[in-house]
Amino acid sequence: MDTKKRVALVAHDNMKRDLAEWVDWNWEKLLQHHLICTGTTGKMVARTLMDRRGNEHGRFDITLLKSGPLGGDQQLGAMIAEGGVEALIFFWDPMQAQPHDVDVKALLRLATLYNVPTAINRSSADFLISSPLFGGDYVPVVKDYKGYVERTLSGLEQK
Ligand SMILES: O=C(CO)COP(=O)(O)O
Repeated sequence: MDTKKRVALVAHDNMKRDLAEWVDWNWEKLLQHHLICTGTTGKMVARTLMDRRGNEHGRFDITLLKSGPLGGDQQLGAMIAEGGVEALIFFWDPMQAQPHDVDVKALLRLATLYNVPTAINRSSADFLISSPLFGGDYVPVVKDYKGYVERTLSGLEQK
C-alpha cells in the first residue's frame, strides 16, 4: 500500500512567506511525499527544504510547473482532473486581485469537484498535515457524474 502522496503546494506572492514558514515547520513530513508546485512557489519550497536538508534541488521529489499566471494553475488543475494530485495546499491571497483570477478559481473549482483535500491557509494546512489520513491510504470519494456525462441534449438526440 503506497502512502506516498502527490501533494501540491501553491502560494500567491503575499502569502509565500507564510508557506515558506509552514514548509520549514513541516519539512520532515513533506519530504515523505511527492511535491508538485507552481514555478515560483516551487523554487521557494526547494530553497526552504535545501536549507533544512542540505540537499541538491534535483534530489527532492518535487515537480515544478509553470508559474501560476503563466499557466501553472491550469497545469495543476489538469493534473487534478487526471487524478494526479492527492492534496492541495494553496495559500491564496484574499487581499489582492490576481491577473489570473479565473485560473485560480478554476483550480479551486476542480479541487472541489474531485474532492481533493484542500487547505487554503496555515491553520487548515496544519489540520490537513496532522491528520492520520494524510499519511494513510485514504481515497476520497468522487461523485458519480455519469448522469451528467450521458445526459440527453434536447434537439440533438442521436439517430
Ligand atoms: O499564481 C500562483 C497561484 O495562483 C502561484 O504561482 P507562482 O508559484 O509561480 O508564484
